[in-house]
Amino acid sequence: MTFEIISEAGSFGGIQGYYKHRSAVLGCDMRFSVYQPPAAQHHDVPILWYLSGLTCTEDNATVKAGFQRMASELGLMVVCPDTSPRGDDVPNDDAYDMGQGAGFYLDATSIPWKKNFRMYSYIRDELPALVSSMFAADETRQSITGHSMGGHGALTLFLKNRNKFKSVSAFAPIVSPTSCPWGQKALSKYLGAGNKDEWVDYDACALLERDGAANVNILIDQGLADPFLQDQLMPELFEDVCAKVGQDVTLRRQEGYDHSYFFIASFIEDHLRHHHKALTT
Ligand SMILES: N[C@@H](CCC(=O)N[C@@H](CSC=O)C(=O)NCC(=O)O)C(=O)O
Repeated sequence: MTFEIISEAGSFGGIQGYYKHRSAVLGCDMRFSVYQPPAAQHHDVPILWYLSGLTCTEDNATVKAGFQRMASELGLMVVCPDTSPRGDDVPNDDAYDMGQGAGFYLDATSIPWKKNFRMYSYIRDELPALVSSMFAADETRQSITGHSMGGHGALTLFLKNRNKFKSVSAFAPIVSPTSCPWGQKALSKYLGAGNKDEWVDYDACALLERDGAANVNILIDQGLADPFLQDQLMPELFEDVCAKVGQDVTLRRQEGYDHSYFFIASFIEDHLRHHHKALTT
């Protein structure tokens, strides 16, 4: 496995780096960022995956979430992947919520998307293998978080890979893509409008209902001033399914916070502590 260093900079005693590699799964060059805490100079450290939302790249959370200070203190490696395959040879769409920048963390089955749009397999298999081979990362201790579309990615990847990830959290996640306009558009194009049986495989509420509760506490923060709250995010749907199946969830409704990285930066410390606890006990 080969990769290229784009840049590396000291941060809170560790290293904040940007990297590039050729993805066999996605069929294009991909960029990602990795924060290596100081502890990684001495031993393998646990990994926290951060999945970003619509329109984002690996850069948004890296520069705006403010996770480096606490990741340094707790000894967590934080990896931020891009949100979709990219490039001139990769299909795209003029809309911000489809195509490049909007991979929805699924494996597409429809033409023209299915050749490249395989973010589920990329995040679950290819990128972890690369990161473990490149850095002092403990592959046996991984957790996952994300924002909005990335919160959907974190919840669904966790629920389908309960032995791979020790914990999950999310900021303003899309909890039920089958029930909201962003998700319905993406699922109908990536998986096919007539293939609704496949849609449930990428819907956190449906997965929880189908597979039952996971043996962890799920932490979710949701801003009450979020413009997407009522039409796209609908955390009450997740809360209802959690109650139905007995899933332990901490859903915090935060007064005065919107959908931006100001919201994420305000609560990122709590999420890092949530994952650190699960990764070290
Ligand atoms: N129309 C807007 C919508 C894009 C947006 O709000 N993106 C969010 C994620 S939304 C759900 O996945 C985001 O994280 N934006 C990047 C940022 O740095 O804030 C638009 O096109 O901007």
